[in-house]
Amino acid sequence: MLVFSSNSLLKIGLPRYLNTLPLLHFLKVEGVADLYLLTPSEINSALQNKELQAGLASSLFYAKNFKDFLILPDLSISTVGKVRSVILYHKVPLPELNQCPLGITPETETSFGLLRIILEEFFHIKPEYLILKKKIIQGALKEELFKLSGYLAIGDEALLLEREEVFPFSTDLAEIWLKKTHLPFVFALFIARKDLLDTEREKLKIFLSALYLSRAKGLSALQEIVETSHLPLNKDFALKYLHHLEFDFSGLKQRAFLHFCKLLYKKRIIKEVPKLYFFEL
Ligand SMILES: C=C(O[C@@H]1C=C(C(=O)O)C=C[C@H]1O)C(=O)O
Repeated sequence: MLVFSSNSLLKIGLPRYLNTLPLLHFLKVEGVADLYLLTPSEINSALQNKELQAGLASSLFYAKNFKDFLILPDLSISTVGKVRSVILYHKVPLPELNQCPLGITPETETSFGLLRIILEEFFHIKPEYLILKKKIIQGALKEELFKLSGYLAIGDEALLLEREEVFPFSTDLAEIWLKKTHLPFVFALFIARKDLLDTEREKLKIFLSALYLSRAKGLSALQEIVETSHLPLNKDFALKYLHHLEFDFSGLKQRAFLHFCKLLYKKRIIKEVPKLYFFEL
């Protein structure tokens, strides 16, 4: 069970992955916010349950719940092409995955939606999806691995699994998305609960200006950030990974996100195409 403090500071959730370090490394928010490093799924459900007031949540979570949230301007986790940390690992080539069992990491919402769009809409493949209780790297049962034809990993697990060679094939979902749509892909958006803004608006503004500053500093110090990371990854690989990630929500990314939403709506994964509601600073 997650435990959140009961003080009057803003409670903010961020994915506990290497990819948020450029935002976090220089972030100073003492006296304004408590930061909780969680999985994206935990952030989504804590935002839904009002245990968190804001967080870097799955973009698909915003699409499903856009009436209750505001987007904090110009923040995201996105890529144009290869992301390296949202990977379908598989045992047979992609076209042979029809009706095969695919394990899904319990930590994702957006990437599972993207996987469905890619397999079902772009490749006309309909596998059997199994949302696992634990990610593979935490030691999901060996038999479970044996039974699966593929596994969708995100975040640090996806980066680490590349070295394990459990599956002979790997497909980078953001790379396929770019090939098929010529668009970037937006995995996460920084959102805040609308109903808490009456009381927390000023604190959120202070938090945001600290976040914009720490993003600017972080993006100019990626080498330093990579050196402080404890992940057992080759440092050059980690640097290349962070170089390729983008943390803004430009006009093109807004259109790309809405295009993703239209495809999600077509498959009835969401009930309506969301509006982009922004927090006004
Ligand atoms: C690119 C990534 O984006 C993540 C993917 C998410 C999802 O699939 O719901 C949510 C937040 C992001 O941290 C990643 O973490 O690897």
